[in-house]
Amino acid sequence: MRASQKDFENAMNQVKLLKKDPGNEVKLKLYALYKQATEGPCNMPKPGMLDFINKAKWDAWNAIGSLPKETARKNYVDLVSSLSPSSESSGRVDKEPGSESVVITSEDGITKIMLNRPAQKNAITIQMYQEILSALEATSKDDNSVITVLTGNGDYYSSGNDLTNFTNLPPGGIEEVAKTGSILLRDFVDCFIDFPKPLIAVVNGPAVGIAVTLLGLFDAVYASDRATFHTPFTQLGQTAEGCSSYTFPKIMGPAKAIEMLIFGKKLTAHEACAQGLVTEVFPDSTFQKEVWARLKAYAKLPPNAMRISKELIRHNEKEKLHAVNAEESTALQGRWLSEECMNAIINFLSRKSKL
Ligand SMILES: CCCCCCCCCCC/C=C/C(=O)SCCNC(=O)CCNC(=O)[C@H](O)C(C)(C)COP(=O)(O)OP(=O)(O)OC[C@H]1O[C@@H](n2cnc3c(N)ncnc32)[C@H](O)[C@@H]1OP(=O)(O)O
Repeated sequence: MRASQKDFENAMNQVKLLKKDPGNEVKLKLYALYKQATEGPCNMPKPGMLDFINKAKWDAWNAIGSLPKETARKNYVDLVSSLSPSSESSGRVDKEPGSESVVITSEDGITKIMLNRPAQKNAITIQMYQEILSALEATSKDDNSVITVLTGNGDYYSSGNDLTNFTNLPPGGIEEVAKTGSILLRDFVDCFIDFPKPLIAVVNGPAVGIAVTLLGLFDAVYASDRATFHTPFTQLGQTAEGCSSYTFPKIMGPAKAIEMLIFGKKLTAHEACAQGLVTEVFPDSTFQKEVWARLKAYAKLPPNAMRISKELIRHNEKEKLHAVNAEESTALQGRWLSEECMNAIINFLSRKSKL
């Protein structure tokens, strides 16, 4: 059956009312069918390879080839109707509890900052960096908060920087993204350097990239024996951050730090513990129970004594750490503009059909 112009217009309106984000793949399909239905076969010049979003749109439209306008219109209407509110789960609220990407809770003197994108292995988006930073600033001033914990929901601790952070290009292009990314990175890591109270990582599963490097700035790192520690910076055309170019050689010696930070060697939890990056490893089956029992006991210790001891242990290093952070952030700004880095990100995103 044909779809009328009216059906097509209704479908366009329905798209705006969808409660649930249908995901990039469907959005690209909708875009392509809309363009084909209204303009016919793709008639735009191919965008440059760094213009990720427009290139993805162009690819989707171009892939439809010479599909007749009428068929594209019908396919668009059918696709929208398969996504329409009646086929969305009924009674769904706009924002389900616990649907935030970073969940912050406070109990028994413990502030828990939990990365909550389990389906994306807790990859960290730009918004998440900002939320974690704000949470750390708030909890540092909260007298009821004695210790602060960073952990992940699901099978991963975190797969590090969300590689799609590089794809939403503003008008200033990749140069602007690299500049703002470098400032964000510097502010984010500065906040860990300056955090005044005990900061604990509860590493519930594999950790990648910045999720690993930051561990050098934590006061204790408890890991499940399922956790692994991987910093594939060179493979991504990138360089070390999170002050790891300074903390890792200090913690584990230059030889082992180089294996991780330059050659991308992945460590098991027990290896990371032997190198001094992890404080203690627990069997996964008892990990949560044992670690949280211990943290509850620690949170009952006198907070001021803990804070002053931390200051005594850390203050001599702070200036150096800030300088290292500034250097690493500047180096990465340059790296993000390099062909090595672009190619690596394109490879990952095209493997996942996100381009
Ligand atoms: C210029 C912009 C600046 C922005 C802001 C800057 C702020 C500071 C930046 C600091 C620099 C940080 C550097 C790093 O952290 S480098 C490390 C980056 N991470 C990675 O390279 C890991 C990439 N992911 C993987 O290799 C695999 O996904 C992984 C081994 C983690 C898991 O593999 P598995 O096969 O088990 O699972 P999937 O690959 O199918 O993953 C499931 C879904 O999750 C998505 N995913 C996973 N990790 C990421 C990620 N890091 N970024 C984006 N998306 C990720 C994956 O695509 C799957 O999604 P779909 O189900 O939709 O396909």
